[in-house]
Amino acid sequence: MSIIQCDNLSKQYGNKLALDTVSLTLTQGAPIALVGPNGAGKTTLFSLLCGYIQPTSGSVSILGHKPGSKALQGLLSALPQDAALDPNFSIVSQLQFFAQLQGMTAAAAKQEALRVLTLVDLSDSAEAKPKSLSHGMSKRVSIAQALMGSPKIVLLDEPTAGLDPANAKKIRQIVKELSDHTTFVISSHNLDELEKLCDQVVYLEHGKLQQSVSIKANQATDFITLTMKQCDMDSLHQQLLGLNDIIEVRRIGDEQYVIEYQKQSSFAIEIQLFELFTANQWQYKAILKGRTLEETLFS
Ligand SMILES: Nc1ncnc2c1ncn2[C@@H]1O[C@H](COP(=O)(O)OP(=O)(O)OP(=O)(O)O)[C@@H](O)[C@H]1O
Repeated sequence: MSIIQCDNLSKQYGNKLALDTVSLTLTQGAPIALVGPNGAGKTTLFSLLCGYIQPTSGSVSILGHKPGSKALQGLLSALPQDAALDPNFSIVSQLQFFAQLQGMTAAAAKQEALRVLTLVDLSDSAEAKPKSLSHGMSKRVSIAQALMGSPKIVLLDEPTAGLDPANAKKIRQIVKELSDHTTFVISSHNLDELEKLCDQVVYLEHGKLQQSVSIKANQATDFITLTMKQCDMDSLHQQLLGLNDIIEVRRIGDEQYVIEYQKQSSFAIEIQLFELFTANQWQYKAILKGRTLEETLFS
């Protein structure tokens, strides 16, 4: 089911064209990644989806409604890149306030605030003031805020930027756990992270939609990323090309090959690889089924 539809969407700031005739359909389900270099237009797209700014031309429809419309209240929420908390009030009272703004009674809002704090593993800090929280904890509070009212769509703009690995992992876990009910759209520069979470990737560059790809696509071909520890790479290349059902072998850097093959031959290819290693006494460092998001987007 389509949840977000953009048609020829453009946004101009003065003479800067930040988003250039983007047409896009996003469907409900697994998290969706929004990727692109600095200044590509990701935040602009999020702001248009939230209704914070208006398009210069083109249109957006979210669950059949215009961004910012009352009908979307409680259905779509966002974690802005620069989300900040009021230093003067406890975490739970701020979240309670936002829940009341959504129309909940004081008691229901308190309960909802505590529910979302539990989701992000911060129930023990409910009464704390923002300044006593670490950066990672503050980020989780902001995510808790975005989860209030169990929205159908949550936009996360760089949710793990500047976080240590443990906090970043916690945020990935939250997204994974809630993905059955909520469709997350996540903007990030961390391709490894997006690869772990997302099925669909939208790639923007200079305001233009360059690619919208499924990284778990049900295609006829599949990939193995092979990282070698010790071997004759040129000889390996030749021998890989000689295996059955190989479509392409691409060398990446000093020690890696990406092998594309007919999907139905997956098991046979793996056996042949190990036979090759044994026959030549080559050692591998890693065999990854599939290929990295970086390879998918930039090869
Ligand atoms: N309010 C504004 N006024 C003028 N130009 C703006 C404004 N907001 C964004 N821009 C410009 O529009 C372009 C897209 O910016 P945007 O913030 O959407 O990119 P981004 O992909 O989110 O970048 P980053 O990865 O650095 O966050 C950039 O060139 C930026 O300088």
